Amino acid sequence: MSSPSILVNRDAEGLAHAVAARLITRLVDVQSSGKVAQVVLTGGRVASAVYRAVAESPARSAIDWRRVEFWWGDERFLPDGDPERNETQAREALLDHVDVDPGRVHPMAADTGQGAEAAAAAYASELAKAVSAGDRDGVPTFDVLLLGVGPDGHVASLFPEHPGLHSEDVSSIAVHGAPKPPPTRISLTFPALNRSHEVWFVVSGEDKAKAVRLALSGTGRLQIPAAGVQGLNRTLWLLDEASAREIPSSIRAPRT
Ligand SMILES: O=C(O)[C@H](O)[C@@H](O)[C@H](O)[C@H](O)COP(=O)(O)O
Repeated sequence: MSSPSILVNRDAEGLAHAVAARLITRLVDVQSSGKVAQVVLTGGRVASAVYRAVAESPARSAIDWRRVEFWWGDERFLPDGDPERNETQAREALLDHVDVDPGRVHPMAADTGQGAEAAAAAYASELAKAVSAGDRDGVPTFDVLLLGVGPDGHVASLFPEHPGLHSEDVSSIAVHGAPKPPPTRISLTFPALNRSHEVWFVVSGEDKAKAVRLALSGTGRLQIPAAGVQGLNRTLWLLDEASAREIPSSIRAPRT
């Protein structure tokens, strides 16, 4: 397992455009081998800025969007179409603006009264159906998995000291009592999050600086869930100056 690479951009806008350019290039590279690209989206303000930057980029036309499989790392368990759902935000920022194959877009279920546990189980089944030879932990091997990081070090909807951190035998769980609203969510588990060739933490803002430092300095994953996820081949911390401010200069690459 390689050590993480840390790349620092001047500010939030520069970070969003740099990650968008990197994502476009990554998808083109994966597709150039004839593969359908497997991408795991995340929610939050920084991720949405990246999706918007992808949608605005002229280079987006280099991607065959019908050969990209979209998954989510977590979802806010709200009614379909709720503006706070990660799916809603990703569609508004990107998916509604490119020619995706609807059959390859896999949102986590909305709250239709079935309960979060049933929704989580349904997602685990959908992931399992997409598994092929060589895949593990009930999920396809992803090509890039995006993660925002909370000020408390949460990723997806895995929050510090929460029971879901111990789920090892399922790919997707219901989360209750999340400290970040809404309280009920669906999330991939650590085993599932750790099944991507590349994991990209995309983090902006001074309020994340402590979590970034702790995640990169050996803190345990129960206290800082971001410390519990890494790529099979590559782990990137894509930061801005504000979120990188507490990282020792000895481990920072020069600003991109
Ligand atoms: O449902 C969510 O909110 C996200 O999946 C969550 O994990 C998010 O990525 C982080 O909280 C960072 O969010 P910001 O980028 O908005 O700070």
